Amino acid sequence: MTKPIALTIAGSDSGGGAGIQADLKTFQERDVFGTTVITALTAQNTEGVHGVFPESLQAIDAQLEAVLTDLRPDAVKTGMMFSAEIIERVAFYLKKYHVERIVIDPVMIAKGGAPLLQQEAADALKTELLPLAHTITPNLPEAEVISGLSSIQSEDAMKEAASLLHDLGAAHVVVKGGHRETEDARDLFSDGREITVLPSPRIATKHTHGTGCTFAACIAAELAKGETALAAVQTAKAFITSAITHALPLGGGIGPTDHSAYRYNS
Ligand SMILES: Nc1ncnc2c1ncn2[C@@H]1O[C@H](COP(=O)(O)OP(=O)(O)O)[C@@H](O)[C@H]1O
Ligand SMILES: Cc1ncc(COP(=O)(O)OP(=O)(O)O)c(N)n1
Repeated sequence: MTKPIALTIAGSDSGGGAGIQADLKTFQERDVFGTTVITALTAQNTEGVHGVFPESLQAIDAQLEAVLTDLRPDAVKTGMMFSAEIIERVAFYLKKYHVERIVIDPVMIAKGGAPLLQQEAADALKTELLPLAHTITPNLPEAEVISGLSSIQSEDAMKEAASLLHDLGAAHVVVKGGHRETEDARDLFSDGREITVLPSPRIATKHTHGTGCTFAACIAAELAKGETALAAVQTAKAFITSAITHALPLGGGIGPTDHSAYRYNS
């Protein structure tokens, strides 16, 4: 017996709801073998980010070289990158080892407002990482920064953002609608030719810590198994909707979603 391998290149969330921890839980649930490259440690809980400690470039190089030369990933997910230097190292290794099926969650700011990407690194994300993307999954504020559109609120603006991100080099784009104030929480998927709506009801809960990480990790897991881009994002949408529906009111702030909910409820 063997298993597809999915690699996450992201930050560690000591609170367990986002980052590397959310990604590994998602990989396990989706039955792929997870490997990791940790870009930064965060001291974080449901109430917020208490500290950010980026890894040295030496440690990041060593982790990338170790996993990419032995446990070749069938898909990769990137999350918190923190700095332009880290983005450049990650892009260098992904190209050096001709890695395919890269899902980029362009993490910029945690829900509580803490920056997880230095402001000056947004350009590197756009020029170095985005062109490698099989799929990029920005939320609305991230889509605004990357596309240069000043305000993305309507579905038409989401479509325009998807088209601009596609022009910048991402093969597939999911513009997530989680941050809208609409009755539903639909996302838009674009393959550069067609737009597909990923529908879901908007669940009335404050416990949405790590939703973006979990969604992108699930896309990577499905791509690792050989699913098409559309099938992967549709499964990820069902997975995250179930995880939010059964979100866990743990801690005193924004609690995590339940990664095992999809298994028990579908
Ligand atoms: N309250 C909610 N109800 C249903 N789906 C949601 C809700 N909040 C976010 N989502 C979904 O969770 C996924 C992650 O989106 P989002 O929370 O916007 O990402 P991020 O964590 O990057 O800000 C998307 O599919 C989005 O539509
Ligand atoms: C270490 C780490 N990485 C990413 C995030 C952001 O995760 P996200 O899924 O966007 O969830 P919120 O922070 O917005 O709830 C994070 N917090 N920590």
